[in-house]
Parts: sequence; structure tokens; C-alpha cells
Amino acid sequence: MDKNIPHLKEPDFLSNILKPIEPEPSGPSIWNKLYDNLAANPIFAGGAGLAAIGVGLTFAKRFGVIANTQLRRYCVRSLELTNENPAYPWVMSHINLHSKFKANSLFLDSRLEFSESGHARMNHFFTPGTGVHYFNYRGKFVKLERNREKSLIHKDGVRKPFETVTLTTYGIFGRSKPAEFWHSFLASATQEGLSTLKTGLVVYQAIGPEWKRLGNPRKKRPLESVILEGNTLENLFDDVVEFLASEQWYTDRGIPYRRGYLFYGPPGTGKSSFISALAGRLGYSICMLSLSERTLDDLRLNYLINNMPPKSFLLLEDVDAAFAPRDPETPTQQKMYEGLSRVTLSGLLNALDGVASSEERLIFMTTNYKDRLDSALIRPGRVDVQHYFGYCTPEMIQLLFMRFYYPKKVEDIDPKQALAIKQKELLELAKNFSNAVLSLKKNISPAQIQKHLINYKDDTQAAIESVEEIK
Ligand SMILES: Nc1ncnc2c1ncn2[C@@H]1O[C@H](COP(=O)(O)OP(=O)(O)OP(=O)(O)O)[C@@H](O)[C@H]1O
Repeated sequence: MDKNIPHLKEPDFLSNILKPIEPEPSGPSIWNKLYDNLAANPIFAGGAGLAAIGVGLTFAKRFGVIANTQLRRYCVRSLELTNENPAYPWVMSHINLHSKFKANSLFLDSRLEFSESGHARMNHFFTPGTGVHYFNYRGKFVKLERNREKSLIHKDGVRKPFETVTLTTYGIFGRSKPAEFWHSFLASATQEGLSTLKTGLVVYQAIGPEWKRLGNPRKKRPLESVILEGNTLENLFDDVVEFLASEQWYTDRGIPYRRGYLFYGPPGTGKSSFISALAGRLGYSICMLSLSERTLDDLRLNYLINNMPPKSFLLLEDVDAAFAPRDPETPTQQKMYEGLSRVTLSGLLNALDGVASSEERLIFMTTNYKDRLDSALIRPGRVDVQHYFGYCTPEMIQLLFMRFYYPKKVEDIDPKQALAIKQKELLELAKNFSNAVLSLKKNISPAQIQKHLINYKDDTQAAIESVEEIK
């Protein structure tokens, strides 16, 4: 305020109006008072306490649910299956078989099997009984809960109680896919179950325009029982497996999805044995066709090759026998082939090339005389892999010997004698046998060795000492 301006006295009524508002004397607000009153009220305080506890519990429960869900997502893996599932018995026996602790209460599942000859056999399977069982399966803790319901199901022609099994395992699975653990578990159980199924090798023969099963399925020959030089067996096997896994690759490039193999070499060197064992291992059947069959003509050949049962190999044995060479060495040679077959080379080539490109086709041809084959038949595209099956090498002779005399079961070995000692002994004998065979200075086929060893199947020493009998 300017000091030179005379100070005007405010009239009294104004001073009353302009009187500054004095702050209320501090004390409990209305809300505080309300709160105090309510808090002092024992009925209300009790109710509020209960409500607070209720809210707290609701939150705790919610939190528990969330925590439980998260825990289950990261640490628990469950699998439920019923006895309507075909894999059910395999899963049950697999877990019992591969667990550190076995179930104490067992369920017996017996199956009666009749062979075609009428021979009967009873197979018993033990699975964990009803209730809860705990296992240590390959380092993982697994809880198995088997429940039996009152309702019945029809299975294998009999009425059985409906059952459910829940398998639960615990661990830190993190964000891994929920079913990952059970996928690998099921893969092992299924593989084991399938291996117990006795499926034989089905061989088809061409009867008229159709493929007909040739007798009953044959016993599958283990692939390892065919002894080939070096890594031949593994390489050929890998080649076929790779082809079977490459359908998309062929489709993408518009290449007919087929592969041809030519196995050539002297008789008795394992060409047919390898093809049968390979088909058995891969779960394929074999369609056998003889080109020199008198009733086979180009038309029928074409139809048969293009209408094979699924998952089967085409086997053309002694493929040289059907056609005369384009340039016969002698007129007699030309005559030899005349009238032998009604199938012509061009008919065969057409049939092979005509195979529907989208269909998987594996064609195996065998011959003892590769040089007699027309080059058109074995050109790439028709024959993609050629392999020579030769006479025995020293290593093959040893392996044939070892395989022949190797104890079938570990129980066959004297318990006091370690397997390693037995193997070492056998290896020594195999070397002696191989040296004896080599001293003959002749080409010997695996079939000849096999025949000789069969003659001395119980006497390794005699087999070595009588090698000159090998013819
Ligand atoms: N490499 C081998 N390993 C194991 N056994 C073999 C082998 N080669 C031949 N054999 C045995 O010899 C017999 C005849 O073999 P296989 O029919 O496979 O010979 P192949 O080469 O197909 O003969 P061919 O050319 O006459 O048709 C079979 O019983 C088989 O067990």
C-alpha cells in the first residue's frame, strides 16, 4: 500500500463481513466420527471383520487357484486313457516293465493264441491292478491310478468292465509342450508293443490279373543275419529309408516317386535274402514276379506292376532270363531265349515307366548276369542303385561263423563264464575257420558256408577241420 495515501478507516459492518474465517477447531471429521461410532459398535465390527476375512479368503482362494493352475502347467503332466484304446495293455505293461519299483498288486491278462497248424499257446501279461501305484519311470516319478467302472464294454468278443487309467508325472517341464513327455512315453510303449506282435513277411504272387498271397506270412528274417561286405548293409538300408521319407521332395520336383535297385552277382550271395529281410524290417510285403513265366504278357505285366498292394516291394528275380541280349554272341544263344517269355523288353520298360508318378514304388531286380541286361533297362531312372553281391571276404566268413555259433540266449552261457570270454573264444575259432576256408583258394559264397556250418551245427572244431568238404 502506498504510504502517501491517507489510510481510510473501514466501516464496522464491513470489517465484520470481511473478517477472515477462522479455521474450525481441529477435531474428528464426520467420517472419522462415523468410523469411530461403527467401530465402537460390537455387532458392526464383528460383521466387518468377517467380511474382511471373507474377502481375504476369496483372494487367497483365487490366488491358490491361479498358483495351482500355473504349478500344474509347469510341473504336472497327466494322461488319461481307457481300456477301449488299443494301446491300453501296452501302456500298462510298459510302465510296469520299465519302472524301478514294480506294482505289488497285479492284474493278469491272458490271451490264448492258435497257430494255423492248430498249435495252442497261452500268453500271460501282468499289468498294475486297480488302485493307485507309484513308479519311477526312467528317472521320473509317475503316479498311476487305475479305476474300474460298473459299465461294460465289448472288446475282443468279450464283455469287460470299462476302465480308466490316469498317469501323472511331476517335474519342472517349464513351457515345453504339455504332451511332450507322454509322446515319448507312448512312442516307447507302442514300439515295444508292436515288437511283440508276430507279423510275418507277406509274399504275393501274380495269379491271372491279380496279386494273391503266397501261403501264410513267412517268419521275418532279421536284417542283421544277412552278412554283406563292409558297410553295404547299412548303406543300402539307409538309402531305402531315405527314399521312403522323401515323398514330398519327389512331389515338389515332379519326379516320379519310385526307386529301382539292381542286385547282381553269383548265386547264393544274399541278394534275395537281403530283399526279404529288408521288407520284413520295414513292414513291407513282396510282390514276386517271374518275367519268364509263360502266361505273362506285356498287358498283364503292365496291369500287375501298376496295381500292386500298398506297402510292397516289386521283386523281379533273374531279370536277365526273360530277354535275349540285343547282340547275341552266338545264334545258339539267340535260340535259347526264343519262346522263353511273352514279355518284351519294351513291354517291361513301358510298365516300369508307366508306374503312376505319385505312387511310392520300390523295384528290386536281381540277376547273376548283369552283362546280359539291356542298357535301357538299367539306365538311371529305372535302376538308381546297382550293387554287386560278391563271394565271401575273410571278414564275412568270420561273421557268418560267429552268427551261426553265437549263443542264442545269455542263459545258454555257463554263468561262470563271462560273455566276453565266450565271444573272444568264438572270435578265435572264427578266425581259424576263415583261414581254413581261404586256404582252399576258391571263391566261396555265403550260401556254401551256411550249408557247411549246418552240417556241423554242434561242433565248431569239426566245422574248421572239414572245410575241404565245402563245394
Ligand atoms: N550274405 C549272406 N548272409 C547270410 N546268408 C546268406 C548270404 N548269402 C546267402 N545266404 C544264405 O544262402 C541262401 C541263398 O541265399 P539267397 O537266395 O539270398 O542268394 P541269392 O544271391 O539271391 O542267390 P540267387 O542269385 O541264386 O538268387 C539263403 O538261405 C541265405 O540264408
